Amino acid sequence: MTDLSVSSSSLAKTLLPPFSFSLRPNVPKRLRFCRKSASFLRKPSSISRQNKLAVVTAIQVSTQSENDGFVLEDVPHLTNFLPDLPSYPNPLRKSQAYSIVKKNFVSPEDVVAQNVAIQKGSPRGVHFRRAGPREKIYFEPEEVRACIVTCGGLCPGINTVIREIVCGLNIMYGVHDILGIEGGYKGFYSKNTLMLTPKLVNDIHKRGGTFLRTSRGGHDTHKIVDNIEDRGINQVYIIGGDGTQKGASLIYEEVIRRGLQVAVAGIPKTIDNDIAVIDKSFGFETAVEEAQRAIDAAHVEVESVENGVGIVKLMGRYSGFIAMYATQASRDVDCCLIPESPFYLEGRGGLFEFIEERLKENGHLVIVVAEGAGQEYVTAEGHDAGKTDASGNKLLLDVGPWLSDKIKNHFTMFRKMAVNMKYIDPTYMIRAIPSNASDNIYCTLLAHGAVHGAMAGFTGFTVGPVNGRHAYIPIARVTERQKTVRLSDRMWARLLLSTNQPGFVASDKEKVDKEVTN
Ligand SMILES: Nc1ncnc2c1ncn2[C@@H]1O[C@H](COP(=O)(O)OP(=O)(O)OP(=O)(O)O)[C@@H](O)[C@H]1O
Ligand SMILES: O=P(O)(O)OC[C@H]1O[C@](O)(CO)[C@@H](O)[C@@H]1O
Ligand SMILES: [Mg+2]
Repeated sequence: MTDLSVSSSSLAKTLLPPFSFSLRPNVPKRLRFCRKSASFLRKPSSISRQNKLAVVTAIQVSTQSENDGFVLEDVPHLTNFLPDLPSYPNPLRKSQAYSIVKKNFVSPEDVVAQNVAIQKGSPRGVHFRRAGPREKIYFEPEEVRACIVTCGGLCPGINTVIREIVCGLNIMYGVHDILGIEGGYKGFYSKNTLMLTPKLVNDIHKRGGTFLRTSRGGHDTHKIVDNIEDRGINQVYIIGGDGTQKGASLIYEEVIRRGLQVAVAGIPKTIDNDIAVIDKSFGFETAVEEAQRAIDAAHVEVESVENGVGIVKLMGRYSGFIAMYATQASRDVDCCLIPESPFYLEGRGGLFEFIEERLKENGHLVIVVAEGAGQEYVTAEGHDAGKTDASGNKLLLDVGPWLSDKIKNHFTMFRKMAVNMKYIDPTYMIRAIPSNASDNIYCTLLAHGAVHGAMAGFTGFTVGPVNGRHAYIPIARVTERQKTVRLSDRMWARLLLSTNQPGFVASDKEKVDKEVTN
């Protein structure tokens, strides 16, 4: 399925899992209990050693780039590993809804550029396959047994994605067998599944949270893939953040290792908007909008009193996007503190000096602080650090109360000036709500993109918008690093212009210089 003639050299890394194709010698007993004829499984013995080598070679050959610098970072296709897989015409060609669309199907040549702003004469750069329905599909709809799982923290819109995967599979492709895995990755091996129908999920998008529930930790690749085999699942839709996508990648690799016809599709989810490559993650806009309510409340409170200092703590472990966008949208914020931009409290150009100036000028101020900001100070003061959650993520120390206390103490003790502190922590409120209209539409596109990709036989991919166009991105590309606010980007400059807060220059300059040279 390498229908584009050029490809990236980094593609080899993406397509070739770091293992040899050691397939299991026999179809395990438990597969006999699978609901259908197990056509989803090409018996391991049917892939000869020669074929395995052919697959490896074919993928390696496709990793050349051309003179114009065009690079395709492709996603794996089931036929890379199962060359004899039959294809079927896409049932959408008969759908009334689709037949009026001028160009029903995405052509194999359609790609999405990672960088749209390039210089004349410069290499064309990295591209990804465009998402959407293909003319041929590699699953017979009545043979599909799909499953959906949601992992990690909550985010507005998860239920819309679940709903639209179920409805997309059912209405567009006539798939009826869709299972919900409950409670995250561990639900694969510790819980019964839930049969999902369009009727059951019809109005779940109106609710926050995840209909399937979620968890952290509990990723056991072997147990999960055993379960996928046991249940005869052949399409796996995995909704989650960077940790979840790393887990999805391991599942994909294990599936290939076992020679199964199972498509693994990742749908990126994170309130922090920290997933690389994609434009933004779903639910982010809703969260920024909801954060406005907390900022407005803080502003109203501090405006009404003498020396009012409002602090609003927002989510953002390592990426300050929510804080940055919420600040920009509000215009009532005087200072925004994010993990990417270290700040300091005392001395010239420090936060205390700035607060004092603003209080003298306006009588009040509002600070937005991302949860990951200032961690080095809170830790340095001997607070309990180093704990992790069940997924291994570092548990952050609470910067909000720490900052409130610091400010209060400084002004009462050293400046003999009473400040009226109003601290608001809407952390969970901004992610537990249902998605807004625009996120709902975005979630629908993501879900449908994932469904089209899996039906078309792509696997080991994450779907998401790149410069406004939905694309299939190799999972490894979205997990190799976390997206963070670049202090050298104009968005941060706009924020500094609007708040007129200190740049905390000494500490920031080093970071910006590093970003620019990278
Ligand atoms: N490196 C990894 N390899 C395999 N599985 C992982 C890895 N990291 C995390 N996971 C699994 O993915 C699931 C979710 O991970 P995590 O709690 O880090 O949330 P996330 O997906 O990053 O979402 P968010 O950070 O937005 O809440 C957990 O079940 C965890 O066990
Ligand atoms: O308390 P929980 O559910 O583990 O989630 C908290 C974390 O989840 C996130 O929202 C990411 O999903 C982080 O911003 C936050 O630190
Ligand atoms: Mg994460």
